[in-house]
Amino acid sequence: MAEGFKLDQKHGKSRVRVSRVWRQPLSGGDAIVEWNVSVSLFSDCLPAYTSGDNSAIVATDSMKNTVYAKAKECSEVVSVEVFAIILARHFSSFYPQVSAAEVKIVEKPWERMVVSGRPHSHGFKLGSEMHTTEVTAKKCGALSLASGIQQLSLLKTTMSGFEEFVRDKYTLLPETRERMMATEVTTSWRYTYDHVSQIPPDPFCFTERYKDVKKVLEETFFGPPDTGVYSPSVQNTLYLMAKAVLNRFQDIASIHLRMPNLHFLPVNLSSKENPTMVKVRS
Ligand SMILES: O=c1[nH]c(=O)c2[nH]c(=O)[nH]c2[nH]1
Repeated sequence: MAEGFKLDQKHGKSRVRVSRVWRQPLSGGDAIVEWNVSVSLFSDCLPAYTSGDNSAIVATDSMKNTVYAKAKECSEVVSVEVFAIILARHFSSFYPQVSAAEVKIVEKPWERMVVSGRPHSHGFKLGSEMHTTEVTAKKCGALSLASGIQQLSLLKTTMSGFEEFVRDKYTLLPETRERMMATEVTTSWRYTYDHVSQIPPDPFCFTERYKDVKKVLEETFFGPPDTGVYSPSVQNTLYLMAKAVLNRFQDIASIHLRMPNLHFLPVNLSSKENPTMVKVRS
């Protein structure tokens, strides 16, 4: 409480771009990551707001420099989740007045190039969907850890329909059992670990889990390669995708999916003035 107001605050730095290269001549290739990092600190610094006293404020410029310094300190390749945990633990333990730190990272999808059928030792190209993570660490070691995918564009040319929805005076959409279905999936899943001591020692378990989850989501969206699977709505497909992930992975406590319907509406080109188009359609 301050001056009769109940105040709540956090402050931080977003969009810190950092890249790290690991030289790996022995294992046959350099590794590179490019991360866009956002940090928020929950700290005891209300006097900065109420009376201009900045003595407890961690400057956002220091947060940015810490991101660079911690990336440099990672002498071995780390996953985006492990780097977020390193940062969140650092900020919540290093400063006495910081009770919790929230770190969000979006990884740019640099993929190793294949040239003349062989993986290139130091060449990369940009892929499509992005790997994300969100970590909150409290001073006591309590943790919340989530991973996700952004901009995963999926499309199928058939095995989709939409019928028996609400029809009223505003409804123009015809019912159909034959349409294209396309969406851009944004998803985030929260792991069951709720203390830093529970994090598995395998440094690449989150990278593996990310690939596994993406595979389950895609397989559920498309169905088997030859036959596919019929979707009666985006809503039903979304639910089945979420259910498949939760049933498959015991270390995932919850999942959130956003799947806007990217419409491919057929155009009716037939008209009295253009009878040939009627023929074309038939
Ligand atoms: O699968 C769909 N769900 C909807 O809610 C909807 N609304 C719409 O116009 N087309 C579709 N398709």
